[in-house]
Amino acid sequence: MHTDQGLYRLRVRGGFSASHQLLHYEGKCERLHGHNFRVEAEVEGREVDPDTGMLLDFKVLKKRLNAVLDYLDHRHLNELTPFEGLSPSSENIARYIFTTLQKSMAEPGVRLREVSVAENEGSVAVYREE
Ligand SMILES: Nc1nc2c(c(=O)[nH]1)N=C([C@H](O)[C@H](O)COP(=O)(O)OP(=O)(O)OP(=O)(O)O)CN2
Ligand SMILES: [Zn+2]
Repeated sequence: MHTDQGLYRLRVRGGFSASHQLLHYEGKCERLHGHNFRVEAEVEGREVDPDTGMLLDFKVLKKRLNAVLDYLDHRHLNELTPFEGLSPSSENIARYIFTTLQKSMAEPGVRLREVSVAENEGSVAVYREE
């Protein structure tokens, strides 16, 4: 392992298409509508494998993220158990993805830093646990 003062961050992108209705929201978004949600997940760590030069294989991280997103894809989010009684806002979606993805992070020294969810190019919610 190569350790130094530096910090490595890896970010992978994914996406899913889903419908939702915001709860306790006065406006058009309380009505049924959908988005092609764009998702990014970022991990960080200080040590790269000396042979591969990698903190974590992008492919591995993408596969794990996609496994989480598959559950949300082509669904009406309000009907899913994680959003029972909870408004499926980008913030709550980001937290759900973060906590679910975190469970699949097994490598010591590699930590999930944040997950972002974008409903469109100009609106992004980021969730992280300090
Ligand atoms: N903090 C948050 N604000 C809003 C959320 C959210 O999840 N977190 N969600 C919505 C709605 O989902 C809505 O679909 C998005 O609305 P809007 O930004 O207005 O997007 P449009 O593409 O419809 O953009 P227009 O500018 O109205 O064309 C709202 N807010
Ligand atoms: Zn919406």
